[in-house]
Amino acid sequence: MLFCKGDRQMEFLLETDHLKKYYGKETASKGSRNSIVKAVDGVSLKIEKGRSLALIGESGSGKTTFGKLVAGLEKPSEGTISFLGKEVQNLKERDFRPFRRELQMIFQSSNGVFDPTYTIGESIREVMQNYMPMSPAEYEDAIDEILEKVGLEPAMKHRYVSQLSGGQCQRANIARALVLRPKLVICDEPVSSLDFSIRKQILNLLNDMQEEFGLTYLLITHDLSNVPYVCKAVAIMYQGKVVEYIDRTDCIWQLAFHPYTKLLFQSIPATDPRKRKIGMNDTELHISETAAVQGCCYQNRCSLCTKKCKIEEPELVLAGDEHWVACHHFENMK
Ligand SMILES: Nc1ncnc2c1ncn2[C@@H]1O[C@H](COP(=O)(O)OP(=O)(O)OP(=O)(O)O)[C@@H](O)[C@H]1O
Repeated sequence: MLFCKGDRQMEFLLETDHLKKYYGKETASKGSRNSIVKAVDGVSLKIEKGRSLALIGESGSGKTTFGKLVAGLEKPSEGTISFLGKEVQNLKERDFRPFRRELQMIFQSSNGVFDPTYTIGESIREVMQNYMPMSPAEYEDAIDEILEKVGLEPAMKHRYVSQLSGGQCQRANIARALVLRPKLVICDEPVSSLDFSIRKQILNLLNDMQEEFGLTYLLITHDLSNVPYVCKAVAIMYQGKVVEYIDRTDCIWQLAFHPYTKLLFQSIPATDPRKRKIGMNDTELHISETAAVQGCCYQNRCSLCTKKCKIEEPELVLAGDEHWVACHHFENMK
């Protein structure tokens, strides 16, 4: 079980326990390839109220699937998800509704979020109508207020999504997610589709909204430079598992022990750590083809791999102050 800072008497917003999501079926015929994809493979995480967590890892490591499980958009294969102290993974849609309001998701782009035939105002009102019965005038006031909060003119509510710039779209996206005043916001690559000049503005906006509304974020990103803006802790995923958890985000590239985390952070050298991005060359990106059947999930790429790594799966163990790592050789990486 993975514990994070404040585990003593803290109120946890979200807890997952051995959460798994497997796609596909086991092939019965001998010699055929196993068609199961272990997108999320036993993730136990806790997020304390107000202590936003970044989930990082390369493409295909399971970050989005984890976010979808938490948001109730996918059902887990195994494990539990507790939100505000209640297990929610088996709730029927009707019973999950109150949690859905508290648990919003911001996606990479507004594609699929805004109906192109609705104005921005109509889209935001539709979300409110599902949860907040009010008079028409009150809806209009609430729409104007949230648009202003995210830095958009209230008159923008009359526009369609096709009439907004990328940055304006993402602000409208954020307005739509925050109008219900959720407690946990899952941000899945919230700035990766934007120009560099706009990214910082949107990250600062997320940070401001966090303070103003007392939000907690689960930030899903492959871009390390986004992390310190909004998060206080970071979990690194590889092949559906959390391989390292560090309860700080200021100098994680120096603190990391896991060989995979080190590789991620070293892959693009930069003197300014905020410019460091996760990136691999093309050969390193093909991870699922080399998935290990037993032992450490990282064994096929690890220069420290020994016989033990091929047999025994490393548990997450406490390696430092609120720092957990799943590697038999982490002592050598200190
Ligand atoms: N609906 C699905 N059916 C089958 N496999 C899926 C499905 N959704 C995701 N996967 C697989 O699960 C694995 C994890 O995918 P996921 O999208 O969660 O990774 P990710 O870390 O978010 O990657 P990216 O940053 O590229 O979005 C991948 O191998 C992916 O192909």
